[in-house]
Amino acid sequence: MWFKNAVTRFPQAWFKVCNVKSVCFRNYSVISAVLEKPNIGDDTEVKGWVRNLRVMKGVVFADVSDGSCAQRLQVVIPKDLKTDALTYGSSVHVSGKLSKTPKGQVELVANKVRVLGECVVLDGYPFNPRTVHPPEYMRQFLHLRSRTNYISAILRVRNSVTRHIHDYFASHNYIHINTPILTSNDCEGAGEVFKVQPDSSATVKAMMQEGKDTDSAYFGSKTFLSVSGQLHLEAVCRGMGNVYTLGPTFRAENSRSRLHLSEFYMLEAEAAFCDSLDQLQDLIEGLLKHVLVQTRSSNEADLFIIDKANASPPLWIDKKFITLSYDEARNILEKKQLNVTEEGINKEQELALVEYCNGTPVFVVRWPKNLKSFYMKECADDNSKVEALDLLTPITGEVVGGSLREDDYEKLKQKLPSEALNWYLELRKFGNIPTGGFGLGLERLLQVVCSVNNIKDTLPFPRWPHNCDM
Ligand SMILES: NC(=O)C[C@H](N)C(=O)O
Repeated sequence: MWFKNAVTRFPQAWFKVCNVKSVCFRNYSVISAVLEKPNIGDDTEVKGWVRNLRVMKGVVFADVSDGSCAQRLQVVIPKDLKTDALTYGSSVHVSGKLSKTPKGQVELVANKVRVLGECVVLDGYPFNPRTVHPPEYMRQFLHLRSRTNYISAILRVRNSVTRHIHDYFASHNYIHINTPILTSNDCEGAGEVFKVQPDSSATVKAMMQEGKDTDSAYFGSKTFLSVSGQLHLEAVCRGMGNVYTLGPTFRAENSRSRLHLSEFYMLEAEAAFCDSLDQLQDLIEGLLKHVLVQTRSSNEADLFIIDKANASPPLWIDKKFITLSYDEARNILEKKQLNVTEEGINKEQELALVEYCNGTPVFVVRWPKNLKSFYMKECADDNSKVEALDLLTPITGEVVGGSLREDDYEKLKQKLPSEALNWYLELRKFGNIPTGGFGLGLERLLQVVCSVNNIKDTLPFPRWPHNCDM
């Protein structure tokens, strides 16, 4: 009773009663914390995996990693504590005293070592500390590859990039929402969707026996895995202002390229009261620079493990991104004998444009209407063009696509691809506002931030055609 009253009458009392810091869940220390603030001389316990083992005369040095940071903790193990089970790859619980080497390196001098899980290397463990394993090799062992330096470093950067994205949008007054994964619209209308239907419900079975179309059996309409949350974002944007989402999206593209995934995470933002591409461009440029700068300070050692060239930031970090109209871009490419077809600018041409801009990211704006989606706003001075943008960067080419949205009810009605989207049209009827937004592929952003050539290495379990076995 006292507790309830105190909490309602004096909300601050809540913090006293529930002092989170005083709750200890662990009986061991995380290596990142040990190395960040080493209390030399303290009794310390760590748990992790042996990533390297050097057997000397009277002593064994084990480099132990627990995944919390790029650095490993050197553990000094007196020979009499070394057992046969203590090998490369085994998991261990070490107790000892924190100390410093003559060169100032923090190390743990063990007085107790317990092997938690053996690792019989000869039994088919695919990694060893003396070989630099190429990413293609590691990709054959998706279930084990987070034990490698390369992949674990990328996954830590991914974790930080996600955090920096959320910080950026919070500081720009955007509200994070979740858009549905199951949806009856295919947003881009490109037809590259995964259809969803129940596997074995009695209704479906009965329908199949009767030879009926089962696509709509569960929801009553055809249902897909989302290719974009944009249309839903637009709906909420017209009730709550600036919104964004960061979630999984799915495209059934038949591509195994180094830039495509069947399932990827897309950051999508919708800016309220936005009536010029400049506003969107500023938001996007600010986001990329924020993520890059913050990640370089939060994950310097990880970035270096991924690629030594990451030791210095890309030159574009201090430059204003370049803007070219689609027509200007096409002329530049044609002068380089790279003729643009009716299909638009291809990957080779995207990368050629970035090269033309000396590696500075480049916005290509004002696209031909026929190359872009129905929801994009026509340019006021040229109705063959739409207010759309693509941002091209080194390594990936296109990393962001966005546009101002058609806000004219009649024009949108004419372009609406299906009656099922009448709800989307109706957004323009009640208290409509101009909005614009963009979608950024998280994995492509990671390729740019980390200098990773193949997108399949930027997430733990990539999906691509014929590769969804686990
Ligand atoms: N939200 C966006 O503007 C992203 C766009 N619909 C796309 O899928 O590329």
